[in-house]
Amino acid sequence: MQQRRIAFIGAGNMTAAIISGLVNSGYPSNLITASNPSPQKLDKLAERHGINTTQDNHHAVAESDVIVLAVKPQLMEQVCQDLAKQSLAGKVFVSIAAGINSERLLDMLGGHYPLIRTMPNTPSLLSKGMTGLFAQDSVDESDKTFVFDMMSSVGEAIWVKKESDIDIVIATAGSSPAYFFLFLEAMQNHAMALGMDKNTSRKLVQQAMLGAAEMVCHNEDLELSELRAQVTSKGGTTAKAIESFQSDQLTDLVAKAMDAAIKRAQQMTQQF
Ligand SMILES: NC(=O)C1=CN([C@@H]2O[C@H](COP(=O)(O)OP(=O)(O)OC[C@H]3O[C@@H](n4cnc5c(N)ncnc54)[C@H](OP(=O)(O)O)[C@@H]3O)[C@@H](O)[C@H]2O)C=CC1
Ligand SMILES: O=C(O)[C@@H]1CCC=N1
Repeated sequence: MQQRRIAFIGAGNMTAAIISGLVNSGYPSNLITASNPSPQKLDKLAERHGINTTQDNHHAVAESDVIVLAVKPQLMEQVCQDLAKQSLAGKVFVSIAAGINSERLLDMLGGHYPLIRTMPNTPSLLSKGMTGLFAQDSVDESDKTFVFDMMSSVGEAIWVKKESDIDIVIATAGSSPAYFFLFLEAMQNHAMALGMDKNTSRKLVQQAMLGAAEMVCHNEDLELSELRAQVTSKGGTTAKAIESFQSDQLTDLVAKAMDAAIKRAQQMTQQF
């Protein structure tokens, strides 16, 4: 991986995940700076990874080549407009924020800088992340390669062809860990309602999920419907459960929820 000086503006969960992935994969910690208003998260990152920290975004940017915008979407405008008070010439920007498109981000930054949008997810914390990336045609291949490699340090990464596809990445991978957690919560709660204790029901759902996820990843040549069919014995218990999901339109429910996430991402570009 190329070695460039990276500044993270905002030292929250996603920044911690990416820094951890970078350092664990051998990236020099002295090339990484994190900036955050409160010191606690910075102290933890400095202690754990030996990176540089500051509470001054301008300082972080001045010292770096690649600037990762990692604040919440509602703070992005304020943070970028403040950064725009200093010279940003020659910097490459990376956004991990949901729902703010490139045009809007460049408008906030007040110039046409190389910008790559990325959409990671929280499993990045365990180096099991999934990141979608989009760059406009004007972005250099070497900048794209650098950012792709950075996000690959916390899991899998994939380019999407058009910017609107980032919203599909949000609905499919960025937000989806929460859908799976909700599904597991519902299963755990029902197992408990049926009389199972909390720890046993948690163990059952988490290990079943892990095993199912591993089966999906180890059988990429098999359709998901085939994996499902392998569990579903004719006239058996699974068939009854699946029939119940289907008669309650699970597929439509999932599509509706993903559409709601996409719609919110589209609104956020207008709102923030
Ligand atoms: N969480 C997720 O699953 C995913 C999140 N994202 C995106 O990642 C971005 C960050 O999310 P996440 O890491 O979860 O959020 P966090 O709230 O964990 O992190 C945001 C950080 O920004 C800091 N911050 C606030 N104001 C400023 C400022 N003026 N300058 C610099 N830093 C500031 C906050 O500091 P303090 O707490 O001290 O106020 C906080 O540490 C968001 O835009 C989100 O859309 C993308 C994919 C997945
Ligand atoms: O909920 C959100 O807006 C962010 C983006 C994807 C996951 N969390």
